Amino acid sequence: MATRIPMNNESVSSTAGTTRSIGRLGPLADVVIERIRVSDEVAASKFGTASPIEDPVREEQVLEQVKKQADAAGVNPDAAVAFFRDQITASKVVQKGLFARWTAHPEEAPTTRPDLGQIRVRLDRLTTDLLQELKNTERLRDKPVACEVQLALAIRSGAALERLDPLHRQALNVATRSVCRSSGPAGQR
Ligand SMILES: C=C(O[C@@H]1C=C(C(=O)O)C=C[C@H]1O)C(=O)O
Repeated sequence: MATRIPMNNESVSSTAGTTRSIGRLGPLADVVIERIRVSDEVAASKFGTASPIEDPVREEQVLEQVKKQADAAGVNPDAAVAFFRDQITASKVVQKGLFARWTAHPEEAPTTRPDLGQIRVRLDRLTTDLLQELKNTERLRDKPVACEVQLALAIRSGAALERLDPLHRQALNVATRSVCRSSGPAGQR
């Protein structure tokens, strides 16, 4: 049976930016990139304050929310948690990189400090969007070869469209490393 391939402009994510990464994992890559972009604002909210980059209590809250929502949405909760651990690691990669950059080049440091509470509300919305994309791509992500091909297409096009620098590309690689092994039964790869 022919599978209908959704057009990229059918992305369910209403909060995703204007990036249109190519292929069947394009909409997922778009939201991943948006979350990585938000990490810049997280870094700006913390730089020069007592707030550390790493906040284990908040991380647990994020992962608890993921478990609950994944269950409710019929997404494998373990796979969803593994994917979100990578999102969190990716965010810290960006934050650490920007802290280092801004410390070495204070003239590049942000001059305004966004509110972390408001940013976290946006991150919570992106959690919902990302879980929806995990759900939408479940069958593809069970097919290792097709998934890897689509993932390479999506992240390369997304990184190019967004003109991501090496730091943000590194974060994108981290954030997508479990995409193609997250939903299949053990031993499928
Ligand atoms: C994004 C933040 O920074 C870190 C990354 C987190 C995330 O990606 O969700 C959560 C907590 C922090 O360890 C934050 O503090 O909200």
